[in-house]
Amino acid sequence: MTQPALVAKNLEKTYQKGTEAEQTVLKNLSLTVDNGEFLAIMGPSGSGKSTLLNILATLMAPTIGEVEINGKDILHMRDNEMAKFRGHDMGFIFQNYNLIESLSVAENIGLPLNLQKVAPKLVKERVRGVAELLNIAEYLEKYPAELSGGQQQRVGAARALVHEPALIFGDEPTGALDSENAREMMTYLSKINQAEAISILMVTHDAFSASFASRILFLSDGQFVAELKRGTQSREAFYQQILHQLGIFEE
Ligand SMILES: Nc1ncnc2c1ncn2[C@@H]1O[C@H](COP(=O)(O)OP(=O)(O)OP(=O)(O)O)[C@@H](O)[C@H]1O
Repeated sequence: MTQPALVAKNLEKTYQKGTEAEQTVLKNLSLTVDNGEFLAIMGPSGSGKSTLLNILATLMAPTIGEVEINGKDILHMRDNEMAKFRGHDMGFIFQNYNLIESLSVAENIGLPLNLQKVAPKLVKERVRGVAELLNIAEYLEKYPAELSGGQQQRVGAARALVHEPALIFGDEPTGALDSENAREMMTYLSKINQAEAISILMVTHDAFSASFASRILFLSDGQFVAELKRGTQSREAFYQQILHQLGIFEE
């Protein structure tokens, strides 16, 4: 059996510990992302989604708990080892895609490879390949300010994919997109998940985006309260199942 892409055990996160404002946001939370899996975490505003994602994506430490990515204990890695691991093995797609305005689209996408000192010819090839996959090859010489929001988000996604990470983290990856661009972005994510067996972990409050995943965990008040698996059903049927589940929470 291949090892899981990510294993988190007994996570707890308390903000402002020891003060009057102390708040425990994640409570004894465990999860596994299987290799090649597309997992979505859904939950209402304030349920702890971003906190969980930031911990799993190594951007924040939990108060208690363990996180392993590709079998490596990420909470006890040295900073330089961590930076290298992040640069090689992980990709990040966030709602604000943080493109660098003074760099062209091609330079923005190639950034992770240039930081790894990959040969320029190879950078060019990889940038073109991923830009074609995301339908943005015609904008490679343009600058971020010249693109629409949806195009910019695809550039952000291309940058997250260009170094062929084993695991991609998404925080509301369709948050800034209209429904047509959201559909395209999710279609691309499922494509790379299936074609390149890249594992994806995404948090979202959007049922449509979540319906592209193979499994959904529902977070409420810092704990998982339900799980849905897509199985062999169509995406449309899965979408209806998710809406039904969200309706149950509201009753
Ligand atoms: N840095 C912080 N310091 C203190 N409290 C925080 C901090 N970040 C988040 N919180 C609190 O933790 C709780 C969970 O926040 P979090 O952003 O993880 O939820 P979320 O489910 O991602 O919400 P949303 O969908 O609105 O982004 C909220 O009550 C929030 O106010």
